[in-house]
Amino acid sequence: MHNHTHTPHWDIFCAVVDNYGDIGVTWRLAKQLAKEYGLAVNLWVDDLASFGHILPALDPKCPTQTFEGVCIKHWDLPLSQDYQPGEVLIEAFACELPPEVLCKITKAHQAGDKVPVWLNLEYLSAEDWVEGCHGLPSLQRSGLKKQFYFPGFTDKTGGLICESDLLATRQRWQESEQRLNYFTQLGLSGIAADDTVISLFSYETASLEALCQHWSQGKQQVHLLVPIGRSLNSLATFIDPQQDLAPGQRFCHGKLAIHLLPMTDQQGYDRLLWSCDVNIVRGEDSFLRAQWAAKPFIWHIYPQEEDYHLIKLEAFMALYCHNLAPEVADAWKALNIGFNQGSQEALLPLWQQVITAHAALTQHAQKWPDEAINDADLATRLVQFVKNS
Ligand SMILES: Cc1cn([C@H]2C[C@H](O)[C@@H](COP(=O)(O)OP(=O)(O)O[C@H]3O[C@@H](C)[C@H](O)[C@@H](O)[C@H]3O)O2)c(=O)[nH]c1=O
Repeated sequence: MHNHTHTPHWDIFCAVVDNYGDIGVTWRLAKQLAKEYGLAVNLWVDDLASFGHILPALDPKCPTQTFEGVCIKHWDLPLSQDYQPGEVLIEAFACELPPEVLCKITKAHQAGDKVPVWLNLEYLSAEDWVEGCHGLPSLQRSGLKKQFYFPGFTDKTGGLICESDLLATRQRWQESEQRLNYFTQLGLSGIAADDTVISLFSYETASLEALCQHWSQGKQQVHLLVPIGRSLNSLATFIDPQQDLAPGQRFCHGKLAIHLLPMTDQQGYDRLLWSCDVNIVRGEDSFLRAQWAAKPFIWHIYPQEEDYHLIKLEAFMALYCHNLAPEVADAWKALNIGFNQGSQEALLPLWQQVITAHAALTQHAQKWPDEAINDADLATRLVQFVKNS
């Protein structure tokens, strides 16, 4: 068996469907594999402009560039950069690999050369069936084997992305009370230590309008920190959609101040989550980072056909709440369901209950990460999975 095309690097292919989740997840994973496992990782991305929103230092015109030890390559059509089969080949979220790549690994297979461990990294779900599907092979017509890698919350799944020093770093940050400094660094002003600060990174929902009305008429000063994006489409009553919006702008309505933020890199976004009293997050990656932030949160799940996302939401909430006091759990669950269904007035008493239970929810949120990670994080399990393949 000759092996000359085989170099021990990993390739991750990511097609940006919409939004930032696909690139967000693969970028986190690539960074961690490079940093903690010393792996040579190529991250192939078809849309560098979108990637630039969460990695502002990226040059969208540059075909190959390295950040945090990861070689980022533009995945164009036809593929203009050479692909050499490495140790592992990951197609993220069932993206279709470029024909040039399939051709190379098929030829290697036919020649009897070693081929990469080929994995389809799937979306995260807390549903029960995930355990049964994690690791299943999918035999290709070419005779090659591809395997499903399912992230998840139990020890029989592929785990959750969490860098080895993340929870300790987050804890130190929160203990040293850096949040007001951080808000200043982000260009925000007028936030006092006792004010309620909420971050908002969601899709469109009518619930936001009702919540903002409620906050504007309340007794407590509320600051809503909004990285510029889709949430603003649901805030038209509070922010005139016709005007030019820019980071740093502030819109005050009674007791509510809405602050516009720039999108930052992932580390900056993590810090934002660590610094707020409540985080409204969405999709897959910000949802997980809100859990690592150990603060109460609302999850705006990515909408799917026939409301399938509500089943995923229920599955996660059942897991998250299993040892939370029932009255707190019920209010928190109902708030999440209502927010995802676009409820308005019905949401307000639930918000009040959740805020009243803020201390209990925070205590729960602090314990949750260890429980969720179980025996090991995703990168650790993935490296082991590859060793066993
Ligand atoms: C607001 C903000 C986000 N981010 C990052 C955090 C995350 O990595 C990323 C956002 O990704 P998500 O939270 O997953 O939400 P999203 O809505 O952007 O992505 C979605 O894409 C769909 C195609 C998937 O099917 C969904 O499951 C979901 O992943 O953006 C920053 O780095 N800086 C910022 O300022």
